[in-house]
Amino acid sequence: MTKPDILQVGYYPEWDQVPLDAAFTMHKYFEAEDKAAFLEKVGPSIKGIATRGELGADQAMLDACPNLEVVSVYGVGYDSVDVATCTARGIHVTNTPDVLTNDVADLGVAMMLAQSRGMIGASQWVRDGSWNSKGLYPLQSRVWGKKVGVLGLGRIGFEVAKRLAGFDLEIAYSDVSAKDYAPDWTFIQDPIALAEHADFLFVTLAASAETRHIVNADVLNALGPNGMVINISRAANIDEEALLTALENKTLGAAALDVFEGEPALNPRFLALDNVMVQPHHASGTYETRKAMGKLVHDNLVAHFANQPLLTKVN
Ligand SMILES: O=CC(=O)O
Repeated sequence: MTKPDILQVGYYPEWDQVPLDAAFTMHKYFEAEDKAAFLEKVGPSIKGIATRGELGADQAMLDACPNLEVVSVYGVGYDSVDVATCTARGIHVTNTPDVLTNDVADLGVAMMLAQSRGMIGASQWVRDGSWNSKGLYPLQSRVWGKKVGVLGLGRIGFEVAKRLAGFDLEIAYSDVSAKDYAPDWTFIQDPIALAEHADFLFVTLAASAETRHIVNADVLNALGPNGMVINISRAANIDEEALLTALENKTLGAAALDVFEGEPALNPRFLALDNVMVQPHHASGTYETRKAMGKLVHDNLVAHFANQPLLTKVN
């Protein structure tokens, strides 16, 4: 039996690549020098796209694949896939939810703790001999007992809040409606009111046209000079220009960010700031989770071409 032709948009580790190569004919878009010519050549044969959350599948790619049946996304976020076009053309879209939830929550909480307690600077203080030459490391800000606002109490937001309840933080959240699975936490729907209430604002929303720049200058201003914003969702959920200005002017205390506009080429203004922690979009980046994500990408494609139900479908 001939193997279905799949357009592979980005790199996968060997443990994912081997089973994909065994089941499908993989066409490596990311290795092509002339991407438009490559798409023109292989596009008509393509039945599936295997992509990553941040790479997606743009309009030109979808247009170049007239026989496309399924897009399998390695990632929970599928905002870079044109789902409306896919749905209109009867193309299935799958993603990798659940398997990454706990790791993403872990990294968010770790970023918040590390930034609050100045741990990266403190490590440098030891390494560069400042401990010996200058003495005590500057005092930092307490975490426990403060207030956290979780913007988006979905799977990841819930796990963040659950973890922070263990640090004796007071939990409040915003979402489209109050959640019956969060009876002990305070519902504050308006993002500005939530930020005003909170010391730490976690951004854990799935990105969409509706959530674009939901964290704007007013929200950052409400969080204030002692507040911290932590983003483990998508850069587009925050107005990055307003964020940079607030951090530069110290009208916002600090930020801990795993995602950036135009990543991996982030705005160099971030690098000049000492009140921001920057991370390379790796909240799901553990061996265990990435293997589970790769397996879901593969298993969804296999299910589709075996006419079985998709495991984790988006549309
Ligand atoms: O950003 C990562 C993901 O969407 O899984």
